[in-house]
Formats: sequence, structure tokens, C-alpha cells
Amino acid sequence: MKRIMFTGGGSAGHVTVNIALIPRFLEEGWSVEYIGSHEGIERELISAIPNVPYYPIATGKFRRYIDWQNVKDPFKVVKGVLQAYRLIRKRRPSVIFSKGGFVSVPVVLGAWLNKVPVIIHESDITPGLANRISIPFAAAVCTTFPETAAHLNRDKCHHVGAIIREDIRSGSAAKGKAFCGFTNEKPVLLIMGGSLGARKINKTIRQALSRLVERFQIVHLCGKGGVDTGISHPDYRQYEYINEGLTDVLAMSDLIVSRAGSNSIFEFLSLNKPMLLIPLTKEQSRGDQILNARSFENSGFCEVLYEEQMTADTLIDAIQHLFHNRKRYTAAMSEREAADTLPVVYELITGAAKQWNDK
Ligand SMILES: CC(=O)N[C@H]1[C@@H](OP(=O)(O)OP(=O)(O)OC[C@H]2O[C@@H](n3ccc(=O)[nH]c3=O)[C@H](O)[C@@H]2O)O[C@H](CO)[C@@H](O)[C@@H]1O
Repeated sequence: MKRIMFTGGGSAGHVTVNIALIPRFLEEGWSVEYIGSHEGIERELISAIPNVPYYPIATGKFRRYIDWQNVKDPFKVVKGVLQAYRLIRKRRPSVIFSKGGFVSVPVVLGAWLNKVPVIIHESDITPGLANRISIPFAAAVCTTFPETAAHLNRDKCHHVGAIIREDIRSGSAAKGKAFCGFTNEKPVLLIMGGSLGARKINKTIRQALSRLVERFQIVHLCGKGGVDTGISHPDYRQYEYINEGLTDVLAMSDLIVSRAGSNSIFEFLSLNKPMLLIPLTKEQSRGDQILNARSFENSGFCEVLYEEQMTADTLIDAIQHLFHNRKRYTAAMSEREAADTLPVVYELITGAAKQWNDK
């Protein structure tokens, strides 16, 4: 039986691309397995998919800052490489698909030592650290943005576009309203702080809440530990994270305020949802979300509010401005030609697997 192993984790953004691809491989009769970390979000998300065994391995973080964990983590990475090497030797996949995140580095090295081809996917304009380390060991790199080729070995690069789960358009606004218990006709504003939440956005939304609920019903995805149980209002719903049911919540939303994580913004784009993006700052990240947000802004798909300028007042102004101009954004988004990415990526991966098997 043809076997593919997926890897990637740490944040939902590093798993959702895999979740979009896995059904295609299962439908085509492949055996699909996943290598992730012991404690990352990927464990929970992948365990919910039937027929996909999950193998946890040790993993360490590659930090840009000083932390006592920096002493321990290289040992964890070495342990992870050994575990991944043994696992891949035993399971003998014909290809590995890596979405990135720290757990993917030991897997890519384990695959390379076993001479199993690796296909990488990069969601952002500039590659993340885990992918930068992994790319020399990979057969090919799929990119979401065409600009990414400028940062990589062009021979390995394939611009495929965003890989989005196929069910993203299947949501029902009525089910979303029932899920949230919304009963009136006010427009729905979705606040999404990225899969890991966003403390500053959460705080500012709550400062602006009494004014925002006058005009909107609000769904707030706050991230782990972000729910404030002291706030209760019939037009305000808070959740740490929604897995099942997110498509319905997206279908019901009229406007979205979000971080500029690549997967989320391409999902909003595919649904033509007017969006206000608040990218992570350069201090909080490598600046990838700023580039994502600018690219969308230049295409006329979104408005951007930089965190440094965000107060309750500027946030309310920006949301109102977006609401007034929502039709312009929806029109710009619906005019673009959306690529059918999944079949292209499927061909690329199966092509690499075939070449390896034919050797
Ligand atoms: C802090 C950090 O490192 N962020 C990075 C991380 O983003 P992060 O994982 O936060 O965000 P993304 O937007 O890329 O992906 C989030 C995914 O989670 C889903 N979702 C989110 C909330 C929820 O309640 N339910 C749910 O299903 C979204 O629909 C989306 O598919 O990876 C992205 C892609 O490499 C990068 O662009 C981000 O810069």
C-alpha cells in the first residue's frame, strides 16, 4: 500500500494545510500517518481524524532569545531525530509532507537519513526557521506566495497558492447563529486572534465592547486561557478555539478582525469576507504577518491596523470604516481568479513518491 507521512505542528497554522490534504490521500487509497509532538495542538487536531495513526516524538524549540530551555532543547532535537529515523525506517513511507513548525525538523532529517523524499509547504512570504533549516534536505518546496521564491533555492520552488480545506465553503450561517445562540439581526463580527490567541487584541476588544455590541453581535476566538468569564452579554460569545463548527461561524460572519496568519487570511479570502488585519509585530515574530497583511492590502482585499496604533478608539474606527466599505472589499475579492491548489499539490507529492519507488 502507498504510504505518506505528514508532519507539522506547534500552532494550528502548521496543521491546517495537512488537514486539507489528508482526505485526498485517504480517498485515493493511501495509508496516511502523522508524526507530531507530544503536547502540540496537532495531537488533538489529528487524533480527531479517523484512520490516521499519530506518532509523537521529542522536539525542541529553536529560540531567537536567551532561555534556560536552550540548553536542554538541542538534546531533545537529537532524540527526536533518532526517533523519527527509526520510525520512518520501520514504516517505510514513500514520501513525507512537512508543513513546518519545530517538530518537523527532526522528521525531515530522519527522512533524509532514510533517503525518503520530503515535500515542504511554506505558508508565509518569508520561510519560517523550521522550514529554512529543512529546505536543503527537501525534494521540493510548495509556496503560497509567488514572492517566496526570492528567499529560496528557485529550482526547488513551486508556487502552488494557498492550500485550504475543501469544506471551508460548506458552512451554514443558520447553524453558526444556533451555535452561538444569536437571535437578532445585527451584523456579526468575528474576532480571531490566531490559533494561539492574541492578548493585546483580546484586551482592546474588551475595552471597546460596550460600544461594539451596540452595532454588532460578536464572536471572539480568544486562544487558550483567553476567555474572560467575568464578561457576559447576549451579543458577545467567547471561545478559546472552535474546531468543528468554525465553517458555520465563518459563514455567519459579516466582518472579521484577525491576526494575519496565512491560513486564516486565505480562508477569509476564499469566502470573500471583509477583513481588518492586525499583524503580529516584528518583536513578537519575524515580521511574516506584516508582509502577509501588506500583500493583501496591496491587492485591495483588507484593511490593516498596526498593533502600535491600536487603542479602543482606533479599533472601533477601523471596524466602522471596514463596515461602511465592506461591499468594495467583497467585490475586489470576488473578482480574483482562485487557483485549484489541491490537485496540483497532490500531483507534486505523488510524483515525488513515484520517482522514489521507481528508483
Ligand atoms: C504566532 C505564529 O507563529 N503565527 C503563525 C502561525 O499562525 P497561526 O497558526 O496562528 O494562524 P493561521 O492563520 O496560519 O492558521 C490558523 C488556523 O487555525 C484555524 N482556527 C483558528 C482559530 C479557531 O478557533 N479555530 C480554527 O480552526 C483557522 O481557520 C486556520 O486554519 O502560522 C502561520 C502559517 O504558517 C503564520 O502565518 C503565523 O504567523
